[in-house]
Parts: sequence; C-alpha cells; structure tokens
Amino acid sequence: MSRHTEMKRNLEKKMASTNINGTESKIDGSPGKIGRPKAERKPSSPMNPAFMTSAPGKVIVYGEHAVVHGKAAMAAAISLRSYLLVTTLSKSYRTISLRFPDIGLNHTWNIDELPWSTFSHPSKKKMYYDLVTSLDPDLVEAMQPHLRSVSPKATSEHKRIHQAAASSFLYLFLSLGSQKFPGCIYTLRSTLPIGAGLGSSASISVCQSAALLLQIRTLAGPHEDQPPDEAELQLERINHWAFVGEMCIHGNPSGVDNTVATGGKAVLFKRGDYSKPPTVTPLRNFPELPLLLVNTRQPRSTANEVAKVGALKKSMPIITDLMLEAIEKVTETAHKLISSPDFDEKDPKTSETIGTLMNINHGLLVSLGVSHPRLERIRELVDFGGIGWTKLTGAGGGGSAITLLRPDASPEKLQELHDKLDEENFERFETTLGGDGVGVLFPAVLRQEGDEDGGVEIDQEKFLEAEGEDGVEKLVGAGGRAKKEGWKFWRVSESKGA
Ligand SMILES: Nc1ncnc2c1ncn2[C@@H]1O[C@H](COP(=O)(O)OP(=O)(O)O)[C@@H](O)[C@H]1O
Ligand SMILES: C[C@@](O)(CCOP(=O)(O)O)CC(=O)O
Repeated sequence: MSRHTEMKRNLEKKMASTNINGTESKIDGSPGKIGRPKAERKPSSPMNPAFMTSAPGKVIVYGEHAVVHGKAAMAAAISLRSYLLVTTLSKSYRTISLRFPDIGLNHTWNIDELPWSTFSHPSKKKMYYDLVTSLDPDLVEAMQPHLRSVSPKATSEHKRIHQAAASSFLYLFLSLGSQKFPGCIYTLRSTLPIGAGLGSSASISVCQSAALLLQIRTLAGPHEDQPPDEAELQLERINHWAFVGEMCIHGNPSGVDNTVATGGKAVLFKRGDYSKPPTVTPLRNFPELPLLLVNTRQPRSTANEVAKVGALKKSMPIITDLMLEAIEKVTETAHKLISSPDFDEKDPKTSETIGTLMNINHGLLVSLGVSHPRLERIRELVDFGGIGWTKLTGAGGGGSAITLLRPDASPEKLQELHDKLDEENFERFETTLGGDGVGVLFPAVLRQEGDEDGGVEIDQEKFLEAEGEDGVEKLVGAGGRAKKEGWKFWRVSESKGA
C-alpha cells in the first residue's frame, strides 16, 4: 500500500470515530500561527472535487485612513497570500466546518440549524449580482447565536479574532448559499501576518467570496481566452462580496484592501459615495520599488484604529479634514509623478520625491494618532542609518511599516539595519509588489516536474501538515517565491488605467 493510500485509510478511520453532530469548537492555542488540527472527515464527493482559492495581501503606499473618508489611496498587491481549500463532503454529512489553524479556529455548524428563514426571506434575500454596500442589522442579529457558539471558552481577545473570521464566512455563506448546500470543510492557511496592516482580513474575505461564488456556479472561468470584459465582471462580483466579508471583520472598510486582493497589481482607489462602486485606476507604470517591509509584531485591530480617526474627526472636524485632504494631496502628487510620460523610476530624483512623500504621509498619520512607539523606532533606525524613507502602512497603531531604500544605501548600512531589527524582535519580509490577484486551483491538483500520473492531489491532510509559511508556499504557492502550475487568474485588459 502506498504511503498516500495508507494516510487516506487512517483518515477514514479517524473520521469514523468523529462526532459530527451539532456544533463543536476547539481552541488550540493563542492567535498567530499556532498548532494545527488534524483533518477529521473523509471528503467523498467525486462530483465536487476539492478546489482552492488564493488571494494576496497588500501594502498601502499612500492614503490609508484618508481613504475611509472618501479620499484617494495608492496600494499594491504583495506576494504573501492566503489559501483556502474547499472540500465537499458526501451527501449524508450536513455540516459546514471552518478549519482556520492560523488562529486556532476549528468550528462546525449544522447546516439545517442555520438561520435560513431570515436570510432567504423575500424582503432580505440578496442575489449574487446584487451590490451590497452595508450589513443588514436583522441578518447580523440572526447570525449571533451561531457566532456565540464559536470558541465560547476562549479568552475575549481570541474570541474576537475567531468570531470576526467566522462572521465574515457565515454572512457570505448564508447570503449566497441555501439550505440545500452540501456539507463542506473550508480549510484556510495564510502566509500573511494577521492584523499587521497587510490586508490579511481582505485576503481571506476574497478567498471566501470566490470559493462560495464558484460553488454556487455563478462565476465563469478563469480560463485562457476569456474576454477581458467578462473576466472583469467576475472580479467585480468577487470583490463586491469580499467587501461584505470585510464589513463583518472591521465595520467600516474603504474597500481598497479587498479591491487589491481581488485584482492584484497596483491601483489608485477612491470611494466618495459608499452607495456606489469605487473608482479604481490600475497603475500600469507602478515602479519596482526596493521596499523593506517590517512588522512591529505589535497587535492592533483595524476597526479600533479606524474608529480613532473617526472620533478625532468628530471632535476636531476642521483640523482632521485638513489633514485628510493633505494626505490626499500627497497621494495625488505621487500619482501624477508615476503616470507622467517622462517618469523614470531609475532616476535618483524619483526615489527622493516618492520617499519624501512617504515621510510626509507618515507625519500626517502620526498627527491623526495612529502611529505607535514601535513604528517610530523603525523610523528612527532607518533615519539614523540614512538608508531611506519610512511610513506606517495599513491601519497603524502597531502593524507594519514600509521603507523605501535609497538607491545608494550601502550594503553594510543595510546589514546593520537588518541586524538591529532582528535584535529588537521586528519581523522583516521580502516581498515583491504588484503580483496577481485572486486565483483558482480547480481541482486541487498540482503538477510537478516529472509527474506522469496527473499530478499531486492537495487534500486536507497535506495542506494542514505543510510546515509553516514556507511549507504552504512550497506545497501550493500561487505567487511570489513559488508559483505552481495549475493556478488560474482572471485577466483584465492591460490597456486600461494610467
Ligand atoms: N489566516 C487567517 N485565518 C483566520 N482568520 C484570519 C486570518 N487572517 C486574518 N483573519 C481575520 O482577520 C482579522 C484581522 O483583520 P484586521 O484587523 O483588519 O488586520 P489586517 O490588517 O491584517 O487585515 C483577524 O482578527 C481574523 O479574524
Ligand atoms: C486604515 C485603512 O485605510 C487600511 C487598513 O488596512 P489593514 O486592515 O490594516 O491592512 C482602512 C480601510 O481602508 O478600510
């Protein structure tokens, strides 16, 4: 018997002894990347093979927070990504399970106990093509008993993290699915740090939205030869529902994170009127910036940081508005520069301007009250070494900073900075900007060099056992360091944008 068959048999045995009735929730440790549960049930639906979706995180180069208040922001996809494996169960299993080992969430709902009557009531029912721009309080209320049963014994902080992730899934599942939905297991792993300003919540929302829209057969493609306009429509649909998932996680999102996680590349984003779709301008000439990405490892919640700026705007409207407008001017100046016909990214003056604008943007964010001593420490180290220009990225209050490196920064100085950052428990990332957006691996089979028998099936066990972020990338990578054959992406027209 091959090792693979043996593993499958063991899994079947394990499955036979698993209680799958009712809700069950297990906390495996603290949030962050922690111990992962074993696969528990046998997937057995040849008609619905397991498949995967994947979406990237992002960095906001200019304009975070201002973008929540209707101003423009510039953001780009990064090569760190989330991966969602969808496994359909055989007909007799009437359960939906979330296996989110990165946060230690392991929860099962009984499909027939979910509040279908509320979500499918004619006055509430949303179609997959509807534009949903706010959460319906009655639907949110109907979900509460089913969220309260998620990790009830966890600490309040873990509960918040678990229930936020579960609520984004459940709202989309109940809005897009129906009681006839087959039992499924959704297994999620991400190479993104969580709550670090790099759009982890948007990236999981995009994975969930794409997976559910695929399961209800409302997406065409992605496939080669797909007309770009059709591809664009599919991406819009995924993005709309991902925005709904984001609203569940952090209340008042601008939509920039999910837009970049869906479409990838780099964009100028602006949403003046929340009842209408945002204006999204692809930035075709986005420069290959030599960026250093540093995570402070200081946890914070986007919702809190956004609320802080909201409160400041309420108490000091004129001053706050002036700062938000100044941030928008920074973004617009950078946009003008990179979209001008004689833009030369290799010119040292270009780095100087882009960097100075980053510094100004950071200063304004400090004034809005969303920096943190750990972010200021990164700035201090970079400034002291004369290595480049730094700003916080994302919601701030901790999270991450980006540093644009001076073209003439010496390797010795750079090494010194790296050593200092490591010594002080900062986390450094190497990432490339402007990669692909949402991708699909259908079925979840990857071909490897030299494979003759159709490729390697990615099942729950393999996916859960991949060691750390590197293991996930190596196993299923859809971008960055590893890009496995088999992943497909919706491609839109290259001719649009600046
Ligand atoms: N890999 C993951 N697995 C499960 N849930 C996740 C994951 N990544 C993000 N989340 C959810 O998103 C929340 C973080 O969102 P947020 O505070 O907006 O931070 P970020 O800046 O990373 O988007 C987490 O509390 C969790 O609910
Ligand atoms: C602060 C904000 O502009 C960016 C938040 O990014 P993140 O959740 O910290 O990755 C909020 C938003 O645009 O929704």
